[in-house]
Amino acid sequence: MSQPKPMSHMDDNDIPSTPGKFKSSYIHRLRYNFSLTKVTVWALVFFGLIFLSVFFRSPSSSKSDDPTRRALGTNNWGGPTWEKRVRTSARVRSGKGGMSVLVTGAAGFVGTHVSAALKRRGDGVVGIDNFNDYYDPTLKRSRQALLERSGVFIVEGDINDMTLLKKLFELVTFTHVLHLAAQAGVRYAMVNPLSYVHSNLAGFVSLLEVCKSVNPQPAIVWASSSSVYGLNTKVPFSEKDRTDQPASLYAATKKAGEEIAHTYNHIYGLSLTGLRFFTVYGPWGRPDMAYFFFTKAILKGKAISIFEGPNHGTVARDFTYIDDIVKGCLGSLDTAEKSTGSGGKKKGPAQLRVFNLGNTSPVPVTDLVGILEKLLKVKAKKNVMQLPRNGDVPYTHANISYAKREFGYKPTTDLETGLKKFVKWYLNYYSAGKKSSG
Ligand SMILES: O=C(O)[C@H]1O[C@H](OP(=O)(O)OP(=O)(O)OC[C@H]2O[C@@H](n3ccc(=O)[nH]c3=O)[C@H](O)[C@@H]2O)[C@H](O)[C@@H](O)[C@@H]1O
Repeated sequence: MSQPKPMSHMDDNDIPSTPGKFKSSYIHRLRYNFSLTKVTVWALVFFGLIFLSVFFRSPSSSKSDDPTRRALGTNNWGGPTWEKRVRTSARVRSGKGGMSVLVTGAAGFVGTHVSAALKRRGDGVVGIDNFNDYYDPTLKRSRQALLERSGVFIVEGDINDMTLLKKLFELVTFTHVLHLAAQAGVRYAMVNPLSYVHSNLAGFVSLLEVCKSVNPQPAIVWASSSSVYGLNTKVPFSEKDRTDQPASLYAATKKAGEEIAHTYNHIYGLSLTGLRFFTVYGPWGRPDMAYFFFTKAILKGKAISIFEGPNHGTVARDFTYIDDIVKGCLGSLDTAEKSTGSGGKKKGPAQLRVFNLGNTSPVPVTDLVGILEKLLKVKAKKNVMQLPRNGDVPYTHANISYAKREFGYKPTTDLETGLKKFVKWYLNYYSAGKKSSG
C-alpha cells in the first residue's frame, strides 16, 4: 500500500483524490488530518476487536464451532528436500513391480497400519495428514515416528488443499489412492457438524477433482462406514440393503461419499472402491472410541456409561480387529482395476465397488466391558443407561460374503484376542513413555 506524503511536502499541485475537482491546500490539509485521525481511530478499533476476539474467545466455543480449528500446520510443505522425501517414500522396492500409493489420513489409526503393511511388502507409500486435534495429536505424532522408521514420509497438509494434492501428483505417478482421511466418530457430529462437511464432503470432492484430472488417473479405495446402514433392521447387513436412513450426520456424510463416488465413476471413469468398516479396534487405536476410553476410565477408577436399548435391549457391535481390516484394505487395493479416464474425460466404464469389512460376530458392549475388566484385572464402575439419541445405532453385523468372494477376505481375530493385544500396547505406550492418555 502507498503511504501518504508527509504534510510539509504536500502542495496545491497535488492531484486531488477526486479527479476534476479543485481543492485548496487548506481544505486538503484539514481533510487529510481529519481522515488520518479517522483511519487511526478505526485501525485501533479494528485491532482492538481482533485482540479481544483472540484473547477472550471461550475455549469451548473455539473447539466446537470452528471446523478449521482442526487444521494445524497445513502450509508446512515444499522445497527441494521435501520433494526428495516425497519421491523417495513413493519409490517401489526394486524388482517388485508394486504400486505407488498416496494414503490420506496416514497418521490415523487405520492409515498407519495399512501404510506400514504396504511398505513392508515393497510398495511405495506417501502419506498426507493434517494432524488435527480431534483427539490427542501426540498419538498421531508417535504413529508418524513409527512410519518414519519404516520409510514412510507423511506430508503435513489438508486434503482440501488442492494445490498441495496437485503438487504431489506432479512429483509422483500414484497408481492408487487409499483415502482414509475423515472426520470420524458418530457422537461428535452433534458437537462439530461442520468439521464433517469440511473433511468428509469438501475434502473428498477436492481429492476426486484432482484424481480425475491427472494422467494417468489413480484407482481409489476409500473408507466408508458401517454406520451407513443406520436404522436398517435387516441383519446381517449386506451391501444390497438399504442405506437411506442414516442415524447421524457422520453416517450421512459417508453415505453422501458413496453417492459422490458414483458420480465421479460415472462421469470421469475413476475406479472407486468404498470400504464399510465395522468398529475397528486395536493397538495404536483411536482414543475417542469406547474400548479405548473405557480402558482409560477403568484404570483410573472412573465410572463408564454403558448404553442399552429399549426394554434393557442389548447394544452390540461387530468389532473388527485392525489386522483383519489391513488385509481387507490390501485385498481391495490389489483387486482395484485401473481408472479409465484421461485428461478429465471418461474413456470407458470403470470399476465401482462397495464392501463390508466386518468380523461377522457382534458382541454386546457389556461383554466388551467384561473382557476389559478381566484383562486389566480391575472392576469397572458402570452406569448403565438408555441409549441416548446421539447418532448411535443399537446393533451392527456385517455380511462379508462379497469381500470374501472378491479377494478372499476372512477375519480371524475374535474380540478377546484382539483386546489382549490392544491392552498390552496401551499399558506399554502410556507407561513406558509416560505419555498422558489425553
Ligand atoms: O463401524 C463404524 O463404521 C464406526 O465405528 C465406530 O463407531 P461405533 O461403532 O459407535 O464405536 P464406538 O464409539 O467405540 O462405540 C462402540 C459401542 O459402545 C457404545 N458406547 C459408546 C460410548 C459410551 O459412552 N458408552 C457406550 O455404551 C456405543 O453405543 C457402541 O455400541 C467409529 O467411531 C466410527 O468412526 C466408525 O465409522
